[in-house]
Amino acid sequence: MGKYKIVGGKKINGSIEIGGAKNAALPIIIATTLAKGVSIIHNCPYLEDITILIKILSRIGCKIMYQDHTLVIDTSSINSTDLTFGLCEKIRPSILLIGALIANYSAVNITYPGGCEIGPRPIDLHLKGLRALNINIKESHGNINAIASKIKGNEILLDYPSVGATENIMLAACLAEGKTIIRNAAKEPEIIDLQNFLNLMGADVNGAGTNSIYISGVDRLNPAEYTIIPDRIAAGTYMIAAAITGGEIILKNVISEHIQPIIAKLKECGCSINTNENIYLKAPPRVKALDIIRTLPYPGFPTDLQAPIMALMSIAKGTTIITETVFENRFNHVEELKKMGADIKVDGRIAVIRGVDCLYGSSVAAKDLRGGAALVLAGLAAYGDTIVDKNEHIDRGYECFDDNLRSLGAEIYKI
Ligand SMILES: CC(=O)N[C@H]1[C@@H](OP(=O)(O)OP(=O)(O)OC[C@H]2O[C@@H](n3ccc(=O)[nH]c3=O)[C@H](O)[C@@H]2O)O[C@H](CO)[C@@H](O)[C@@H]1O
Ligand SMILES: C=C(OP(=O)(O)O)C(=O)O
Repeated sequence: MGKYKIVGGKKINGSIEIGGAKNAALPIIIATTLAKGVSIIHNCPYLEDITILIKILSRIGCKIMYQDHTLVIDTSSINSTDLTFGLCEKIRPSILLIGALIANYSAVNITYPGGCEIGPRPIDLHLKGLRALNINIKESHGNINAIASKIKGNEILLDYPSVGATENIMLAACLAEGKTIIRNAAKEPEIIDLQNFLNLMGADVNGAGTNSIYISGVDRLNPAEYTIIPDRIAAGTYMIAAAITGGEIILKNVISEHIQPIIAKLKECGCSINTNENIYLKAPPRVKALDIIRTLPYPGFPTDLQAPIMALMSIAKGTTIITETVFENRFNHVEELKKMGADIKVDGRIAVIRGVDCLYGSSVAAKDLRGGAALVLAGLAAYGDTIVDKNEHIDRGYECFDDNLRSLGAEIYKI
């Protein structure tokens, strides 16, 4: 637990290499448990959520080495699928362990998942999908008990393109009898990364990145070696850091297609952006307001960048309306931004941001991961010093956030 202190007013200027995506790495590490043996995962970011997942997997018997962003995991000695020891509630993707373990071990006992507090975050779509695959699931006393003697493929229509539910069904269906089709599937790049890894293991999965995913069950999967995609949300956050300080940035190791929604919005508010092998962004001294931003499933504007773009819009010229359509309660950062001088009104899922001439350094607290990052970004642009308390939220999703920002010219310290 700690705080970030930011001395505002320094322009972001320089280049940065983007690391592996948290939201791709976590499901892929979990997917290694579908096979017995040693899998090797490169470009794994050093993040608190990964550390917790390593502890969970170690508790059920996996042997794991994690060095130089490469995770070597031996799943051949898994000796338990009782996951009720009090760690699964700390991270969101722990719930995917049902889909990953059920085929080989027939029973999984697990607590509800955790993750950012950004609304109720039910798991009904996960459970409905898994039940459709002939998995018997009972919920009692805060635990979920899944039992299956034979997983059977099925056609599943998701009521909403949930990222986690799509991943859970993909994992469970790989070793099912017969074919599974997931309709209205999530299309996020992390889903494609999971498909690519599963297919390297010997699975037969097609269609990820579109709204229908087709999985033909196979008898067994093998360990595999894989490199995680770059983190599109971290990339977007650093671009906004440059935009909010009127700076310039070069992003290396990014897949520009994955960040088109943020590139489009940053261009719209006045930044010049070139996308070649790297991405180059130059910001104007003050950006223009964006009129309307609606968060949407991919390829819409990502909800994970809603808080960071709100920090930017809080000092833009003009008024922006942001509608958060994905999560029910993802405006925890608003009251903190207001302490820094932002003019924001919220009505339900809509926030109206009237750009002010400047923000002022204040003492604020991160309530969740991206909201916390947004406060750091606001602090970079503010007059005076900002203290962002509860930096552990931020460190769940940004590797070496302070070191990276300092290397780009910011004055930020962990205290
Ligand atoms: C670890 C990880 O990858 N986290 C990401 C993942 O979270 P996560 O997988 O939890 O997000 P989902 O896509 O599942 O959630 C989207 C919406 O669907 C609702 N829902 C979801 C499942 C369900 O069973 N029932 C239900 O109602 C949620 O409450 C939310 O309102 O995708 C989100 C949406 O892009 C991102 O913000 C998170 O960073
Ligand atoms: C909401 C996020 O993560 P999680 O789903 O792990 O809480 C996020 O990465 O912004």
